[in-house]
Amino acid sequence: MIEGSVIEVRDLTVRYGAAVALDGVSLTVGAGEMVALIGPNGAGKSTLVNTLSGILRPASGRVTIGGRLAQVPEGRQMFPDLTVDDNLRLGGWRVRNRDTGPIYEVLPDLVKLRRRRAGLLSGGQQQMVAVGRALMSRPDVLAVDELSLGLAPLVVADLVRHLRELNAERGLAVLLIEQNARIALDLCTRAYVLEAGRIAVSGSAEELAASPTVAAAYLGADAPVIRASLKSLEQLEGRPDHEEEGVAR
Ligand SMILES: Nc1ncnc2c1ncn2[C@@H]1O[C@H](COP(=O)(O)OP(=O)(O)OP(=O)(O)O)[C@@H](O)[C@H]1O
Repeated sequence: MIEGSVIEVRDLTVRYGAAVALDGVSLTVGAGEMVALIGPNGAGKSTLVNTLSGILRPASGRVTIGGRLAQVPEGRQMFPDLTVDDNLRLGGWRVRNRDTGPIYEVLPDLVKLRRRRAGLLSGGQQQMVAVGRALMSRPDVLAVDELSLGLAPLVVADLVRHLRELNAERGLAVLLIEQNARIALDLCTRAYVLEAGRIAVSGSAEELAASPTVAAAYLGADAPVIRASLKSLEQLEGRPDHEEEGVAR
C-alpha cells in the first residue's frame, strides 16, 4: 500500500454475472484527503463503493483500506421505524460504540430530532443521520454515495459544510461519489471521472473544472445554484468571507 493512503484500488474488475461493471479501475485516497468520483448513471460508482466496503467481491484486482472505512450509502438507508438515536447507535455496532453524544456535538441539528422516528424526517435530515451513523464507527475515511441526490441546494450546502469541517478539524478523509460534478469539484481537491466502468480522466479539481470536455459533460446549469446556496448559508450564519475560498472558482 502507498504510504499515507487510506484507500488504494489497483486494477479492479467487478462483474455481475457476465456483465462487467468495473474494468481495471485504479484510484487512491490519501489520509485526510477529499477525493471525488464523478460519472453518469450506470458508470459503476456504487459498485466501487460496495466493493470498498466489502459488500461486493472483486473478480480481479486489489482493494486495500488503511484504517477504517465507513459508508454513507446511496438512498441513505434509514431504519424508518427506529429513532434517530437508535439509527446512530447501529452505526457503532461493529466497534461496540454506543455513545451517540459526540455525534450530536458534530451535527447539532440532530439533537432536537434524536427521539423522532427516522422515517418521518426530511431527506436532508435523513442524510445527516446517515453521515452521523457512519461517524459512529470512528472512521478514518468516509465513502459518501450520492450526498446530494434529491436534496435542495441549501440542504446540500449545509451537508457539504459539515463534511468540510470534519475534514479540516478531524482529518477525516472523504471519497465523495457524486453525479453532481459541481458539488464534487467544489468540495474535493482531486477527482476521478468514471465512465462505463473505467476511469476516463483524473486530476486536480481545478484541472477537471477547467477542462472543456468535463465541463461540457458534467458541469450543468445547477452549478451557480449550489454556490449561491453555500454563500447565503455562510452569510446567514455570519461566517467570514474567507470561508468562501475553495468554494467559488
Ligand atoms: N445487482 C446488479 N446486477 C446486475 N447488474 C448490475 C447490478 N447493479 C448494478 N448493475 C449494473 O452495473 C453497472 C454499474 O452500476 P452502478 O449502480 O455501480 O452505477 P452507478 O454509477 O452507481 O449508477 P447510479 O448513479 O445510477 O447509481 C450498470 O450497468 C448497472 O446496470
